[in-house]
Amino acid sequence: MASRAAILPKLSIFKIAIDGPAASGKSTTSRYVAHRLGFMHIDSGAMYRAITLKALRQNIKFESHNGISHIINLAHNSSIQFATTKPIGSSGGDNAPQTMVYLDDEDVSADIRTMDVTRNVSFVAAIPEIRKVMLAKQRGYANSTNIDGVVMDGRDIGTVVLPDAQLKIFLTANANVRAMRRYEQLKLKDKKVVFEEILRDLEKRDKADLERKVSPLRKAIDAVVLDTTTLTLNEIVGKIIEMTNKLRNNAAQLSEVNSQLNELTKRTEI
Ligand SMILES: Nc1ncnc2c1ncn2[C@@H]1O[C@H](COP(=O)(O)OP(=O)(O)O)[C@@H](O)[C@H]1O
Ligand SMILES: Nc1ccn([C@@H]2O[C@H](COP(=O)(O)OP(=O)(O)O)[C@@H](O)[C@H]2O)c(=O)n1
Repeated sequence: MASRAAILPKLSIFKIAIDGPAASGKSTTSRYVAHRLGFMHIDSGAMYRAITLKALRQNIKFESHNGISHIINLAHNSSIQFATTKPIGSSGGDNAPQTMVYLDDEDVSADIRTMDVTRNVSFVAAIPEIRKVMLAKQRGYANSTNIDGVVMDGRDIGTVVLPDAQLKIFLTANANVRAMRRYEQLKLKDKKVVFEEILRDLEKRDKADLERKVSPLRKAIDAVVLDTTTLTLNEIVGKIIEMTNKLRNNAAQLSEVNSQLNELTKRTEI
């Protein structure tokens, strides 16, 4: 039998905010959740990475006053788009759904993950004007009229970007476990990666993200905390889908009760 949510008219865009520290599983979880629900996935960290990549390619001196104005200018004049690819069949290859990132129409999905970008991105993300530009873009994607729902992941999604999200998740995991996952992920592309370096960089970036003045990494007061140290990806995705379905069903029931009440009021008025 079709669920109530499926047969009732479309309600407002359902927004899921997923925040957490580096390598806690945000983007992988978001991709699967978005794929299973038919929602759009926006990886907000990829946007800061894309601007950082563009600045590095132009050899901008990051910490100088001119450098910062230059980066802000880049952010104002850049197009960042996302596209989701369907999973490849289960035999062979990575069958996870992918979110591709386009910077000025160029596919930069791989280039934004280099160590160079990773080491500089938190500096760029702490510039208030850059955050303002990204905030406008992020809210623009989330309010696109042709989507049923959006899963957006980052550091300040539940607190600042989408404070009205119907579901907020805060993913955590032990730092060693997170660094090991990132190490395994990077080792597939570059055999020379060193675990200790990854752990050090990850802790440094978490500290910068937690301590910056504008939109620091914070758990929203109404976010559900999920610790991925011991939960598998499937378990995490399953929990989020279950919570979403419950909330959507409740919203659909509420909307049905409201329309019945409206109908009754109209008849009483006649
Ligand atoms: N619950 C989990 N258990 C085990 N590995 C996970 C889990 N969630 C994510 N991963 C793996 O950890 C790595 C980092 O995840 P990622 O989604 O890139 O994190 P983030 O977006 O938070 O930086 C990836 O290789 C991913 O497949
Ligand atoms: N909403 C967000 C998302 C990312 N960021 C910044 O962008 C960086 C890269 O984000 P990311 O999600 O790609 O990082 P990982 O968790 O994948 O390592 C973070 O370390 C933050 O400095 C942010 O400030 N706000």
